[in-house]
Amino acid sequence: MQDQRQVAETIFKYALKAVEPAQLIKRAIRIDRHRLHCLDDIVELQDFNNIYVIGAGKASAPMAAAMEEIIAAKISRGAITTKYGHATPLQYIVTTEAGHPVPDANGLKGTETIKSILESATENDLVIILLSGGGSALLADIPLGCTLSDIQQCNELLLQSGADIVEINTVRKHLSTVKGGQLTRIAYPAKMITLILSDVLGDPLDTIASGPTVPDPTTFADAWEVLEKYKLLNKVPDSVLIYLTEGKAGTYQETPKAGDRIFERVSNYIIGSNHLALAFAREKAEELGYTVEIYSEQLKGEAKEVAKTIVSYAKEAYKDKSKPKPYCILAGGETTVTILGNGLGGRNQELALAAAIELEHQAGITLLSAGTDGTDGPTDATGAVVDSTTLFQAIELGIDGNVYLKNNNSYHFFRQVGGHLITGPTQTNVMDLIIVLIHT
Ligand SMILES: O=C(O)[C@H](O)CO
Repeated sequence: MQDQRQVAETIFKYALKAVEPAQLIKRAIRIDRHRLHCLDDIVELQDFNNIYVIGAGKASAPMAAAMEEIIAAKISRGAITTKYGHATPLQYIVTTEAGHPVPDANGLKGTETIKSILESATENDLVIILLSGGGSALLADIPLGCTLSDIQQCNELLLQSGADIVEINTVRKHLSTVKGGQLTRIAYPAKMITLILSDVLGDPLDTIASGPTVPDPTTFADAWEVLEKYKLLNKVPDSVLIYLTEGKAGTYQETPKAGDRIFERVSNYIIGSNHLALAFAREKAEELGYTVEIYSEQLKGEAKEVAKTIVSYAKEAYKDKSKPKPYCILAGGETTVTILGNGLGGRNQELALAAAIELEHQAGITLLSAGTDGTDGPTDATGAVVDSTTLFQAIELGIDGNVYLKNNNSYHFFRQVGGHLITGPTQTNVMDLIIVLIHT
């Protein structure tokens, strides 16, 4: 019988390949003679004077590279902003590398370049926008009366506050003139096609990268409420409070809402998501002879608690004769870790370590938990694979898994015991995958 850890890794890597940004772009867009086909949009290229390509996000460079392969010299101008270390050589599209998750001066410069392109767009131009996770920090601007350091401080406070991404981006959208549908305001009446790689549970268009080409359902008052809810009103800089107060009073234009005519010529498409990665994981597992069950596409919550729930479910499935073996349970989403110790790790390694503890006396179950971006927490691993032998090996080495878990030190646990999954940065991010293989 093949090593189940290797099988789990094969399934994971297959799913990862399917959500490579360049593959996704090539699947979504093609040119046939003078026509550009993009999902529900078919446009005649000769109807446009210019084609502009802009983008922001951690995956925007490989997305842009694929666009260059497809439409090459037809691109009149282009600009993307990506995270430091995430650029790829491009010929027609200018790349800016900038700060993430907290915006920096380079992010501002990159956004100015993007804005200048959009300001020149007319109704006879086509703008293609490439968005992925990280876009909110990378598409950076400063509201009136604030400084970059005010906005950086506000972002840091929000990121540490426990607010979820919908809440964080509600504030970000209202401290910006480009997020929350506002790029569309600048480019209107150009034809806009936005291609999006989702890193948010449920793929909410208005939240991913702060939805710069999507109607925004949130308001200045909502942004204020988020700061209030997380007790940040007396922590964020005064300039931020003044801006939001004036925004609530109507001094600044609200973000554009559904029904606004500026969205008439805009198409937003999710081209890659956790759902898609799970579909490919299922395909591979079935090809390898597994009966597959998708346990959840919305996995969230404390990593070690999620581990307990999934392992207990897997133990039931192991005993359940109505579930044909070999059996595969798949889950997708993004868990969180409340850091109480001072160790090194990430949510996937923590989940895998907690699962290893639960699997101590349970043969026949292998669990892989890994992030699709190639980095789990501040480590070079993207996750780990465990089974009933993991804790046994740890005990042999005199390592107490519970101590490592308590200290949020999953990285050093797997470093010594083995089980790390290391892919290197993948340039994609559609959250995490959990693959559980059951054999009797
Ligand atoms: O950039 C962002 O807002 C997050 O990555 C969610 O898309």
